[in-house]
Amino acid sequence: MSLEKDGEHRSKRRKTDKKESASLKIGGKAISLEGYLNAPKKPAPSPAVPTTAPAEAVNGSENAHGPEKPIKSELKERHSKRQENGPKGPQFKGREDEKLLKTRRELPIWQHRSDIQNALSGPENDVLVLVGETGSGKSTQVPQFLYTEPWCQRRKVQLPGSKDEVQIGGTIAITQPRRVAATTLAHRVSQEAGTPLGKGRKDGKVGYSVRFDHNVPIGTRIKYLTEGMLLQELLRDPSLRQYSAIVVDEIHERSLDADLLVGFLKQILAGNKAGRAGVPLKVVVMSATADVDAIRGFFGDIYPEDKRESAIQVLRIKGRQFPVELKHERKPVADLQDALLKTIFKVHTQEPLPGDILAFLTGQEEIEAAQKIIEEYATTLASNMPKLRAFPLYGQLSMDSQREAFLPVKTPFTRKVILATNIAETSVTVPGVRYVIDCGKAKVKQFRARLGMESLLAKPISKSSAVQRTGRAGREGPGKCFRLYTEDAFTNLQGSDLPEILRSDVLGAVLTMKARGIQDVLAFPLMDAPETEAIERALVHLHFLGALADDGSITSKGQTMARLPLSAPLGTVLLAAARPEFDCVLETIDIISCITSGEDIFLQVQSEEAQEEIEQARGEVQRREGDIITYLTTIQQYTAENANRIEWCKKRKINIRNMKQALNIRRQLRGICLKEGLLSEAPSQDPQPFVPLAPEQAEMVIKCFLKGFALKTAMLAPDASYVTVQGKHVVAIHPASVLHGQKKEAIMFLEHVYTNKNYAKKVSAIQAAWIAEALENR
Ligand SMILES: Nc1ncnc2c1ncn2[C@@H]1O[C@H](COP(=O)(O)OP(=O)(O)OP(=O)(O)O)[C@@H](O)[C@H]1O
Repeated sequence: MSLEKDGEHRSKRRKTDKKESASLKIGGKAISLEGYLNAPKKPAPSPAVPTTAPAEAVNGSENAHGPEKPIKSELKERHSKRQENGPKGPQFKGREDEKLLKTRRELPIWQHRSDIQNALSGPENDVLVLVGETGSGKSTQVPQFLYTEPWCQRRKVQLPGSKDEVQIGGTIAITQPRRVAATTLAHRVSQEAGTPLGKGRKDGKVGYSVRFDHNVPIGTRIKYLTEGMLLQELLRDPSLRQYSAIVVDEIHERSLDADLLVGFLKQILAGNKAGRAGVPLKVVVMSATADVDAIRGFFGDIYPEDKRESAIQVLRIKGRQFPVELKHERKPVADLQDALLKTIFKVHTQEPLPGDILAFLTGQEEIEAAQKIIEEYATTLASNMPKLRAFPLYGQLSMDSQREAFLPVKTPFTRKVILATNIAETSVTVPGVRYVIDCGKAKVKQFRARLGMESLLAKPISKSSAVQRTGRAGREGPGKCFRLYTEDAFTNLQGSDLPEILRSDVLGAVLTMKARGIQDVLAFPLMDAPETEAIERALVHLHFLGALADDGSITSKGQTMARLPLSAPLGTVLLAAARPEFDCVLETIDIISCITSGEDIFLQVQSEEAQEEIEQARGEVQRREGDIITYLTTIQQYTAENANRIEWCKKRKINIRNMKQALNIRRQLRGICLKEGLLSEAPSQDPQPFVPLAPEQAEMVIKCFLKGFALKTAMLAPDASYVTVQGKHVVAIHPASVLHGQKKEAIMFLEHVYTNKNYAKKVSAIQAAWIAEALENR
């Protein structure tokens, strides 16, 4: 088979790395790629409506607002609304509103309000690339400038051939690479817009939607979401009908989801907008450190040359609100962690209050170690010195714990130090922060497609990241940024990071494309295309999981998997669990809830003594079958516990926040399974009595997980090491696993990561025969 023939629009670059024939050997099976790469193209779905359908603004609809009112009259209106609500609070609230409006007006972007509005006002203006310094006000202000524009009002249009009227537009989506940015921005902007989120209110102008957490009040005009959530919405609504504009924020991060998203947006812009009854969709792409030429080039080829300039507008906004003084090291530092702690203590003893510290470290381990030392140091401070409190902030932390880092400390005369990974690098404002300390490194995930393994190693950050980190200071007042590297080292940093799509597993990305009707995934418009081999492997893997048919088209199972907020292998497991031979949907949901709730629910202890003590306390939840049955037992015992769940967790050193989050996820997954027909009836309410899982049931649950993870297995070799079935690599069972140090005939693992060693995590004991069984009866 010649791969050259695949796709009519294949780029020249891709053509150069084609092979003459392709078949891959996985788990002893050779799978031909013939079907995948020459997938017969389905005829394009016929347009639902003609492109010329009239699209009028609906007068008096709840979302049709007139042009923005002058500030004074807006304030007056808010005051009088509050007066109606009773005597308590309005005065104070009024002052708060005034303060917020004053802050908004002082932002550099405020002066460019009409430039931004004008750049998108014409029918031919499709795309705005907005580059503005960190803290200039892009994420918070741009959607507020735009939602009152005439083109941004909701319209009612009648679809031809149907009596139904559909609503198009009215809302602006603004995407963020991370949940913490989406939720904190939504809270801030909802306050600025005068309709603060929470406090039981049902209506409001601003909302957010992130995985397993949504708050979208009635009448929402501005919706902050993660890129992944908007991709999910694209599955249900390929034309993004509820939106008038999509703002892709922090494009410089080039996350995999953002790259997919701009690809889909490009397709919508290039298409005939039939699904939107001809109503245009505007796209704004923003960052402080964006590569304007690359973005312009990416969208540019869908317009004739003479229209390109008006179709794609570029605005650069100079200036930041407050200055940030930069301080570099004179010489390279020998011990980063040590230098970081010394700088924290120096800032604390030398810089005045108020002024919190945001320190960037490489990962969870480093953060936990630093937190301990800071807590010890804090106890030694003289009584006339301000107190010091440390808060961690990393991706695996539960949402509640993440939020804590953003709240003011309750104790007076206290400085807060937030110990963060690069999740706090872009978009976020941590209130109170004046000082940033940047260690200059970050742990980067890199997927080795050939090894089927992810590595997670600390590497120097890019210039773009360094600029973003610096930009976390100077947001509420003048700030300082201490870089723990020399000025020369900064000059030598790479300009930007490698886009995620070029360094990660594209399995989920390929499933998203297929589910969205992209037959020829190699021809999908991407700013940077991954290697053909990485896509081929993803196609083979998806075929193996049953998400793709032999001809490469998506199966109904694949469609369901794409709708689930889970990775493709976990989605496969959940679908298998509903089959009569397994019949373990509730157990599977329980396990998935535990493993997706954030960091490990079992807290790690350092000393051997504490380890022994804990093992005794945890004895009743630990199972010899391995980690997933241990998770299941833990959540089942936790929900059966009716007296004091906090105490129950404390005794076993189990992370109570993550357990709460696990129950939240469990509730949502149960709801999704009911909707998808994977559960026939709603499960009984908690608490349910705890009944230990019989060994044969445990075996069934593990076999069910093998349906998604048969390729993540390893056999015990004669030299007592474990060798993976796919790729034949030696792996060690991670020390956090209940099976650490044990010899089993074979193991299945849900994660495979290279840090200082090649580790299998979330491990279960299996029999070799089960692997063959799972591979054969798919
Ligand atoms: N949660 C918050 N609490 C207090 N002030 C905030 C908050 N969020 C934003 N601000 C204020 O609004 C300013 C503008 O923030 P915004 O996120 O809009 O800037 P930005 O240009 O998008 O920055 P970046 O490129 O760093 O994301 C901040 O500098 C800060 O003064």
